[in-house]
Amino acid sequence: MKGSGVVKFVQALQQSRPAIAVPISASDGQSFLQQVDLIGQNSAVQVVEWRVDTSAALSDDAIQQMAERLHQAGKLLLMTLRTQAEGGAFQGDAQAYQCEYTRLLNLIAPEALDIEASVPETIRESCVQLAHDHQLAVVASAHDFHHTPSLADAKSQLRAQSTWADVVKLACMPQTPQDTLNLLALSAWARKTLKQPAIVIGMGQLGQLTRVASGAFAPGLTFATLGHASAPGQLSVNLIHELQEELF
Ligand SMILES: O=C1C[C@@](O)(C(=O)O)C[C@@H](O)[C@@H]1O
Repeated sequence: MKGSGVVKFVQALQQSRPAIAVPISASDGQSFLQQVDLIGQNSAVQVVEWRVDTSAALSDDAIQQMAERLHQAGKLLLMTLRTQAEGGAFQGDAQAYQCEYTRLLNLIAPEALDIEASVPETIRESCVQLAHDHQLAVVASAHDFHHTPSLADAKSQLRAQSTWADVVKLACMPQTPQDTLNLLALSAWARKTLKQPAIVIGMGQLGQLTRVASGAFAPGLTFATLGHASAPGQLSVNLIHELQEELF
């Protein structure tokens, strides 16, 4: 049974414009609070990706209070524990990955949970069950900071993710203009073919077109910055919002 978090999150990613998401990370409590306030005041931001792999310095009370502020500001929360293998700071094993999500879920009460496709299948299934028990949307994610797969391989990857997730995501690094065109084609294919929203991202400068793509090529969501970037090539919220206002 799909609950309210799933429906709200999936619907936000099924609009004609990509939803704008800002990733937040915390080196210390004060800078985190500043980011939370900045995001709360920005009406262009619909989704906050809370990178919990960076939240170790925050107390449970601080986490709960800041999550409450973001909920009150009407933002949808995507909770992401990014592992080192996929460009994040989390160093624990698969068991610890599941435990950390179980612990933080009650503090943050997000609408969606990012689950890496590379997590071992039994742990992945438990995390999906955990998310759905709490009525959260599952975002299947995969990253490659060095390459972009062929279009055929990328389609297979998203199709495989679509068997267990509510939203599918692939972020990779284009090495040639053709790689970027393949990612745009992948977004267009996913829009037509998959029942779930797809987030397709080209990182680095060469991939920036995928972050501002619209119409038939639009991803369900685009990650943008309010200050600190969490991945190469991210553009500012203001720039993306202005382009959306002008073009779409
Ligand atoms: O998966 C992604 C996409 C991303 O890597 C990007 O390139 O914008 C940023 C990450 O924070 C997020 O988890």
